[in-house]
Amino acid sequence: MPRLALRALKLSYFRSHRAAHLQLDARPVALYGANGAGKTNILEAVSLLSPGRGLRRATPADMARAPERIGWKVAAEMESLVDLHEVATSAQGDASRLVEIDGKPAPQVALGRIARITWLVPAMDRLWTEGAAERRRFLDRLVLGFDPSHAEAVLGYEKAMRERNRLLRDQSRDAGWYAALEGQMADHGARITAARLACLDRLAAAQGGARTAFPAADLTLLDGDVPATAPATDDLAQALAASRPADLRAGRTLVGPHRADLRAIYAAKGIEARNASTGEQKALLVSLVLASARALAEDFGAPPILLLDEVAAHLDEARRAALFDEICALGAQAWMTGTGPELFDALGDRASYVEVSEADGLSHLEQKGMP
Ligand SMILES: Nc1ncnc2c1ncn2[C@@H]1O[C@H](COP(=O)(O)OP(=O)(O)OP(=O)(O)O)[C@@H](O)[C@H]1O
Repeated sequence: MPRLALRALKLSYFRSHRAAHLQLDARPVALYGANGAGKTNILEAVSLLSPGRGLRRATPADMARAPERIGWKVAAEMESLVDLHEVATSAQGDASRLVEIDGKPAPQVALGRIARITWLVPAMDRLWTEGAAERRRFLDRLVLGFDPSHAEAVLGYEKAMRERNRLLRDQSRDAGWYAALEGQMADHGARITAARLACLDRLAAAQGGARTAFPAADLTLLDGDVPATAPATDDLAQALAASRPADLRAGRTLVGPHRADLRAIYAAKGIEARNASTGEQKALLVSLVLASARALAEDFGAPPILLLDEVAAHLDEARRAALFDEICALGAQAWMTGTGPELFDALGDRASYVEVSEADGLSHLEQKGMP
């Protein structure tokens, strides 16, 4: 069966890990150990094998191990469908992180073509009650699974918007310059909205039903207070041009997909996700991530690598067992963390296990029962 999985992972001077090495098969990986042992740091390292800032959205400098603070590196052997790739990412000081694929420098977005990586972290527990920016990021991460070029569209859009916002702050009246930037924003922006809407369609089709024990959410992409529709590039360019006077007063761009929001209704109860219980909200997120994994398995040929930080402990026993069963049925390499091995009892030998411990400021990994 074609699959996506890390077959080896090596960290040097990354966060609490001075030198860590894991040799893996394609099974899920259960990491357990005390608080602060360095489990999330490992998930963060894996998340950096996809485009973007990783699951903590930290700066490269923050990831450099203290006290040494020298350059860090994350290297992996990535099984990607029928190929095996050497991928690595590293950074020195404040410089942005570099990527190498099969020994050659590559742009970050190229990572998206080799590996699809999706995550759930405790910070997302407040996703439905926080600001729209978090929900957009969550959605864009799911979109990226279906469409790696989404990263380029988002970066391109943001770059043009930053330029346009600079003109607005400077109170520039250079109509030609505005029009050029608005043209770029409209090109990227129309693609961004279309990709987000397509992703929501795929998620709607892959949620709920007999395949899952997790609740379904009715999802809507919002543009302000109204459901977003896929805009024509010209319409978006015109809307941006029309917004110039108001944008000049505000000193920033007031229309466009950077203001989109994601609305979720907890379908079984017909309530807004933000009004569901903490456990229900968590289950909704798990449901969306599993739905995206199922849809992606059909589109791409393999489910994404899943990083599920402290998810197991927050689910009741029945849901936890259901999560493990669904991950295994999908064939996804899910990296899961928890404070003790008993959280993963229901997984049995369907996963590989790593005990993470910390002593004298050094994290230590011990693989259990590996091939
Ligand atoms: N740049 C760094 N250099 C050295 N140590 C770091 C750095 N950044 C974070 N740490 C340390 O890493 C540890 C946190 O690791 P991590 O978040 O992976 O823990 P965890 O095992 O997931 O714990 P928990 O169960 O509490 O979530 C902390 O002890 C923190 O001090």
